Amino acid sequence: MRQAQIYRWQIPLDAGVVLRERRLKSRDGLFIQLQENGGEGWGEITPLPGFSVETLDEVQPAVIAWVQAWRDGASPALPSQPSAAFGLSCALAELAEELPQPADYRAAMLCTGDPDELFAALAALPGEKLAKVKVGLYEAVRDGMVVNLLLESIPDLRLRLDANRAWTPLKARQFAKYVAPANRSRIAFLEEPCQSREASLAFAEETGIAIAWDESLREADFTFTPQPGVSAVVIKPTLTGSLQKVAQQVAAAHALGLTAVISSSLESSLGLTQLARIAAWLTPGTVPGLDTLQLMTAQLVRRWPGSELPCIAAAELDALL
Ligand SMILES: O=C(O)CCC(=O)C1=CC=C[C@@H](O)[C@@H]1C(=O)O
Ligand SMILES: [Mg+2]
Repeated sequence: MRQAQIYRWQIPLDAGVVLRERRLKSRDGLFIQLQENGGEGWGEITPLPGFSVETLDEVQPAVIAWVQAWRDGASPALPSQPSAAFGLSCALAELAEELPQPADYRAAMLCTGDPDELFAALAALPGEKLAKVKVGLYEAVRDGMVVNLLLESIPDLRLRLDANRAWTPLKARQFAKYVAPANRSRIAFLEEPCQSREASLAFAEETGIAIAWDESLREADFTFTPQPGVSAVVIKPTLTGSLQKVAQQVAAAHALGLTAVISSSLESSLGLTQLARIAAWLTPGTVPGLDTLQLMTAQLVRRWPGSELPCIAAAELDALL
């Protein structure tokens, strides 16, 4: 006998979360709970405004129809919307015990705040010092100076940077000018420096700073081919699609010798713990980019180890079936 439930939820976000120049006040999503023969599987469906092509209100009817068909004994095809395909495939994988339990709860520390706070937090990081810094929000010259100062003053620090395509080639050059050549190899990668892929590749060649693809991965004309200067791809499963598609992208990246980084799309603690398991399974040894729980005001259903945020149980969420 199959049983299923869908929960709809909303978590207020910390005041300062700005995505693609708009303030995001809450994270809104669905949880799917599938049960069969004493087993259980959960999945999260949380389209990210400004990044996902679909909205939550658009996916909800497709998810309800899928879950009802599954509950009635069918094996419906996954919906085409990436967030729905991802969440439903996770629930099925958990139910079938195909999503291994071990998780990589290390997270590249995400820094958006002011440099003074950053220094203290980074210097205190235990173990491998790896952080992700957003660039492109202020002047490129200032970004270059901050990055250089961080690398100068913390000699065992490695940085992932993310410009979200904010720079013209001139601005990208201005940034690089302030990062001493000797420090550039400790930039593990800079995600999407320029508005076009060609400009980003030219930047990597000119500066010796390795780049990574994030937004590009989701463009129709993207293919996995060897490209000098590219060291990594950042895979956001909620924006990618089913777990099978995520696994295919990781395999394609690894076949080219690229680092594949599993990264958050601001999922709840439930989705983040599943991403930590996906990272431990598909990208062992690579620290995932999952340091986004700090932007939330609560955890949902499953706890992220070490987080002191309150955790809301499933019974307190709105059940849709
Ligand atoms: O990749 C990480 O380390 C954390 C996730 C992260 O940086 C992002 C998640 C979602 C939207 C963006 O603002 C940002 C990114 O662009 O990669
Ligand atoms: Mg990015």
